[in-house]
Amino acid sequence: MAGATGSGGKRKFAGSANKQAPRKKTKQEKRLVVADSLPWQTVDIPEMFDDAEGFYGLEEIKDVDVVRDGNTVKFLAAVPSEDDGDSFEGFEDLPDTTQPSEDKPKSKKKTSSEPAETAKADSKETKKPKKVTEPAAPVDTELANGGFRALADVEEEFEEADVAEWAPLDLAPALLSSIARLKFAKPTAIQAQAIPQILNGHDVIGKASTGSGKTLAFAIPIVEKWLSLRDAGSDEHTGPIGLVLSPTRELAHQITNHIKELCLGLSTSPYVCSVTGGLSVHKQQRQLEKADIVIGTPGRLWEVLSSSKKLMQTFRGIKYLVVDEADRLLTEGHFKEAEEIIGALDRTEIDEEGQEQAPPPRQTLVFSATFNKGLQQKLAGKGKYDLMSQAQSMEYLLKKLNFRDEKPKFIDVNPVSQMAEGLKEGLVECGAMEKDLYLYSLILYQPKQRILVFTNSISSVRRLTPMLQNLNIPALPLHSQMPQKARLRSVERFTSTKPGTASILIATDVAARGLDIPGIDVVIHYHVPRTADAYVHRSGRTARAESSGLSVLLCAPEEVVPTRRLVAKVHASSSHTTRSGKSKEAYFIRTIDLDRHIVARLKERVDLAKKIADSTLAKEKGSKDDNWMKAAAEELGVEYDSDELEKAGRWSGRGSGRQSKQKEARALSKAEMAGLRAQLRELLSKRINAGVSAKYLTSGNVDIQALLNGVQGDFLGKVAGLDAEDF
Ligand SMILES: Nc1ncnc2c1ncn2[C@@H]1O[C@H](COP(=O)(O)OP(=O)(O)OP(=O)(O)O)[C@@H](O)[C@H]1O
Repeated sequence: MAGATGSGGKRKFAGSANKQAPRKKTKQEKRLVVADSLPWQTVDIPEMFDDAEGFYGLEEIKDVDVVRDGNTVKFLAAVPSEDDGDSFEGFEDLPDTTQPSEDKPKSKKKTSSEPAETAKADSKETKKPKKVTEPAAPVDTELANGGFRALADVEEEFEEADVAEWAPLDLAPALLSSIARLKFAKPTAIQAQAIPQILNGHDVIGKASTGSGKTLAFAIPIVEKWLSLRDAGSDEHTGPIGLVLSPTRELAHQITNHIKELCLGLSTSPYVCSVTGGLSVHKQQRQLEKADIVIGTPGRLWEVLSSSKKLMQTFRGIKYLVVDEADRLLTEGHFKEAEEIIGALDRTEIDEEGQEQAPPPRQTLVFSATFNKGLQQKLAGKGKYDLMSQAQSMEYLLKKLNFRDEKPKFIDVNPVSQMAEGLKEGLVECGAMEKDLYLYSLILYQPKQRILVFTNSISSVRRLTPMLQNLNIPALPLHSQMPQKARLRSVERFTSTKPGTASILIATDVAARGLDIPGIDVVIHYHVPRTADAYVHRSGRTARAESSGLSVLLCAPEEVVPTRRLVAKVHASSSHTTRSGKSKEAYFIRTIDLDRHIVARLKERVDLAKKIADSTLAKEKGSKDDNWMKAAAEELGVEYDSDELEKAGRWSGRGSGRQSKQKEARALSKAEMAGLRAQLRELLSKRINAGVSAKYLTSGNVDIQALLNGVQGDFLGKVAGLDAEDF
């Protein structure tokens, strides 16, 4: 078999097996292996082929069968079978396979950083979409060590992205190569519909369900534009071409990374930078001076832009203004700053000759998974709208956005449902005071999953995180009052666990919008979301990009009816009127019945964990209060801890009940705490038999099997991989 190394560096299959390689062992079987681990040997080719585009060398491999399975290419290599007693130590007849990659036979490979090749690759001459392969994978260390990768890994590695389905969008070949590297075989619905409109110069309002690829729907045309400007020879940097407004810092960073990933395969990339709180204004101003695409939260962006006239001036020349998660960005908190930014971008300036200079025209792109009904009707030209009575509303701001088109293109790719297709929804009913217990139980029922828990308050995040940690659950916090670094660290740690490992993030709605954390299996709403839109966005953190996921609401009995109503509202547009005029049945979210006997057996440990967490929190709070008390004592000239101070201070009146409770919790001595911890440890070391026959769940929209995975007939409690040392 022979392979040619392409521009990406990875060998592309080009033939079938040929000469037999000598074998060390006699008893052999063919197994799936990774192509880069095979003992490839350079084939001498005539010099005339040196300049052939995309053909940088030829290598051959012996005694390997290539099996095609649909689009997947698999390699079957002859290796000794396991039952011959010896472990396989690589292809000893060709010793270089066990060497580090530098020692492998060198092909006439050229890297993508070589200007001659990349310039060709970027050229517009070859407009045809190409099949692009992945860059060379590192040497398979597992194989070098005598092992084999799992079939799934092998398959994934050899999957090639055929980008033919992107052809109608007529993108630059360099951009297509980058898309192929991301392994995105075809555009998603919103991308297929929005990209041509944006490339044709229209303003676009795009609505598509969560996780459906809205980021690239606006990023691809912006990068395409940047490439065409570069190709047109405008080397001089006159300012950014695109500005993206994002409601949260995390989302801004994520969009930045997503666009950077898209640009990774380009020979020269646009300078993409984010502007969010947490970095010095000066540093960000310096970055902005050279930026091509800027992603920022309105507050910080306004702070940075308004302090530099020169910078503001360059931003007036942007060609694209993107408002991501528009409904949230424009209605919650950020409204004022977003308005200031847009106002400043649109301001008519007087130039040196005293002439009025309006900013050059720009396109406005607005995206979200949720837009209110009124807006949709307005865009469809129906209904009457009194803009001034809704001054703070989306409609008002859309007016402010100053669309270039009289009527921006409204693209709604899934008017029927806002929820991702692969999403299953369920509801767990429990006592209002039992939510902690049920949260813990739900987590135990899904021991190896990536779970995102939403609460409605920062204080709940502060309380639940240590409580779960006390129970050996690797919980991480995320809320807006955490320092920026800690926020990013939490997301990073939550994301970086291997698939099949427990990872739990306890967050406020700061994580509800746009965050694209791969592989979130379950979303738990510890508190019922306040609005239907919040439910859509929270639940949309799972079941992204065609994967599946589960969303579970924890409801106190009195919350069940309003929650059902809220969920039904989200699904309302999917219920339709039948021919006979009758409305189809409204959506009814199913109840998940956890086995209450099992849950009851977990109560003691949850109570203990809670007590320990409360005591620790109260101590932390106490030490802050103590500092305040000491300062107050000094000011009043009385003894710290005296009754006078108690009377003068915050310790009386409103809130004193809670404070005395905190004091009581604080009063737990070190010995008492140690005792509680020992007790909890003891309980955690015991497993609770979940039984095989017990019926935990009702059927319905919930993927029962997924919930029961790894639990049926198993034990709850001490969950492997959840021990404190693993965290
Ligand atoms: N054409 C494509 N094919 C496959 N996956 C894609 C494609 N485009 C984007 N993705 C992936 O889909 C995931 C979701 O994309 P993205 O974050 O843009 O969704 P979104 O629609 O903005 O979601 P939300 O409404 O929650 O913000 C990302 O991991 C992205 O890499």
